[in-house]
Parts: sequence; C-alpha cells; structure tokens
Amino acid sequence: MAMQTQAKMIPVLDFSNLELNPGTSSWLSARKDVCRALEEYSCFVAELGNKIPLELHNTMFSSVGELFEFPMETKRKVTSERPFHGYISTAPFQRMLIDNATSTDVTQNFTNIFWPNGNHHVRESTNSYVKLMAELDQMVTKMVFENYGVGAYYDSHMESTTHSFGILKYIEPQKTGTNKGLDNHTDKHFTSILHQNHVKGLEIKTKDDEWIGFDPSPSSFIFLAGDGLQVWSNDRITACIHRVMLTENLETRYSLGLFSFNNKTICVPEELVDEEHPLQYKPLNLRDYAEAQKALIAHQKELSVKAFCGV
Ligand SMILES: O=C(O)CCC(=O)C(=O)O
Ligand SMILES: [Fe+2]
Repeated sequence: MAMQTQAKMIPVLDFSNLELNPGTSSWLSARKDVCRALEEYSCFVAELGNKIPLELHNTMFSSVGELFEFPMETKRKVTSERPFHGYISTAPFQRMLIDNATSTDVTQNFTNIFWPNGNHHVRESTNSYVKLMAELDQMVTKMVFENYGVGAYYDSHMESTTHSFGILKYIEPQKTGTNKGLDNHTDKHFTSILHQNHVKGLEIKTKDDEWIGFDPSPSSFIFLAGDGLQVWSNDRITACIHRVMLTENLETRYSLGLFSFNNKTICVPEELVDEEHPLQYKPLNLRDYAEAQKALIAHQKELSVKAFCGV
C-alpha cells in the first residue's frame, strides 16, 4: 500500500481499493503501514473512497445539523451514566455522546428522542455509518495486535470492547470570542476515529512538538491512538495529542467520532515486556480513569495516563 503524506505530514493510507482479508499480502503490507504510522505519528488518515458513499456522508452531516437545532430540553434527554457521555454544552461546543452505539436498539432509542414517531432514514444511516467506522476500528486493532505478535488476544479484547458514537458542533469563533475549539488532549479510550465536515480545525501534535492540520474530505477518516492503546502497547504507540482551533471559520464545524472502550482491565501483554521495553504501566481500567479525569475537570487539569497508572 502506498503511504502518502497529507498536507505537511499526517500519513494517508489508502483503503479505498483494498479488499483486506487477514493473511493476504495486501493485508500484511497495510498492517505494516498502519503500525509504522501509529508508532511515528500516533495517527493516520484512512482514505475510504467509495466505501463511504457520498450520500451517507451527506445524510449524516445534514442530520447532525438538524439534531443540534432541537430545543435544549430535547437535547438534554440524551443521557448516560458513563462519564463524559450524554449531551454536553460548553462555551465553544455542544456534544452528544452515546455509548454502545453499535447496538441498533441504542440508535433507535437515540433517534426516538428527536423523532418520537421514528425516523427510518436517519436511524438506518446512523447504523450503517457506525458499522463502517466500527469495522475500520476492528480491522486496525487486529492489525496492531498481529503486528506485535499477540493476534491471539484480539478476539477477547474485542469481545469486551464497546464503541461510543459522538457528534460535535463547534460554535463559530466570532460568536464566542475564542478560536480554541478543544484544548490539547489525548483521548481517554483505546482508539478514536474522527470524520468531519469541510470546516478545518483539527490539529495533531507531532513528536517534534509541531502542530499540523488535518485536511478533511468526505471520504477521509482520521484514526487516533488513545491512552488505552498507549498502555496496552507499553509505549510502542503513544496516544495522539490533538486539539481543535477554529481560526478563519465562518461556517459551523461539525465532527463525528467513534471511540472504542475496552471494558475489562487493560494489561500490557507479557510478550510486550522485555529488556528493551520494561513494564511502564499498572493495569488500567478505562472507566476508573475517566472518573478520575472527571474529578479534575473542575480544576481545568488534564490527568495523564502516566500519572494515573504509570509504574
Ligand atoms: O472535533 C474534532 O475533530 C475532535 C474531537 C475530539 O478530539 C474529541 O471528541 O475527543
Ligand atoms: Fe479527542
């Protein structure tokens, strides 16, 4: 698979023409590219081409626009007991985050909040869209596990993984007086996949401490390593530091994300600990980590995974 470099440096991997079946030569070559990109950049752009039909992209972004137009009391009905989930409105953005989004009952309950008589088109589109992203996540995760020689652990990892689906709307900077959409952070889950409309803003921090922008297109998704993957890989892959800056935006920025949570305790596989890679982390429970993070949020502090469970 050819690896190009987008804008300045984010690697772009072209999955559009590939039938990726485990064990084939194209799978093995993609696996190598995926892991190299994650080790060097903590992220990569997955170009899906026609695997994401333009109509599905358009339906998703127009529905998201509609969802945020509903009255506050309707949006507040999107709730969850999971930390940081449900509907949140802060100065620069509004977000709805639903857990276990690959369940069609969950997407049905979600759409029924807004359209009590049902909205078949939005529900079906959301199901197809979440499925597409979850399949991308599963494929990349399988490649990562295989690459480090522990493919045998992939099935049990995925069995205890759930995916949360997030939709975000950023308020235009001229209305808030700040161009900061989202502060520098790493994601507190295992992996993330983001997809957005045409309004730029997502920036990734490189290992040389340079910020580089993501150049969006309807068929490109960005895959980011989260804190969970950093722990699991014993620092072979580090979590992607990213932020959203809304400079020059005259239009509303919407982004969609699929976030994977491993619901068991994440332990570094013993195969990934050796003299060159001494154990860096105690076992990590992502829910406890999110709760600890939440407790600090009032103080505007971010808890690093090293501080939480570093050895
Ligand atoms: O809006 C984006 O592109 C980034 C969203 C993000 O980083 C997050 O939800 O954690
Ligand atoms: Fe993030």
